[in-house]
Amino acid sequence: EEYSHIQGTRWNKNVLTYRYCVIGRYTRDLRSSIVDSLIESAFSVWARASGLTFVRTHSHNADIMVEFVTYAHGDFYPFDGPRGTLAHAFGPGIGTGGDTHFDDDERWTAGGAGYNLFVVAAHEFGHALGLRHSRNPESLMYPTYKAFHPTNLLSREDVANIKALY
Ligand SMILES: CNC(=O)[C@@H](NC(=O)[C@H](CC(C)C)CN(O)C=O)C(C)(C)C
Ligand SMILES: [Ca+2]
Ligand SMILES: [Zn+2]
Ligand SMILES: [Zn+2]
Repeated sequence: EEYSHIQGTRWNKNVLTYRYCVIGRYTRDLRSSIVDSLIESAFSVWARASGLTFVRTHSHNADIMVEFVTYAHGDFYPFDGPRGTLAHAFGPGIGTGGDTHFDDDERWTAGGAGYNLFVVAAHEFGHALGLRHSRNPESLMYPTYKAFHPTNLLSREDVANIKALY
């Protein structure tokens, strides 16, 4: 399974809205203001490379709904408890398109022990924008979590792929 439940291939607009925590709540691992800044940073990685704009909204029909959930949570891809699958995202499209779910049975961190929320969110938002996995271990879209990345999270391949799409 690609963990990027592809719907459309790309968004046909360049301002995308996102909203947090409609189903689940914030993770208890981090203060909500830290979660906000990590998610913002993950969006800004793609905004810089693509020219897309991401706007947080509280309206009901945000393009990208961001949730921290566990096990079965209303889609066909239940999470699996600690470790294993960390998160998943739906490709561009209406409804669940773009929606991004984090397994809240993981320990989410801003840099300490556990899984780095900024890095995982950036990977997931790549899917939410229409990117598939890469076989290049240098790529952010590599299917296995890596704790350490060079300062610029996106590989040349990631930048080329998002520019080809938008
Ligand atoms: C530590 N566990 C892993 O490395 C697992 N990989 C993931 O959970 C992917 C997310 C990482 C790359 C942030 C799932 N994915 O592709 C979502 O879009 C397994 C490789 C075990 C599946
Ligand atoms: Ca898990
Ligand atoms: Zn889900
Ligand atoms: Zn993935």
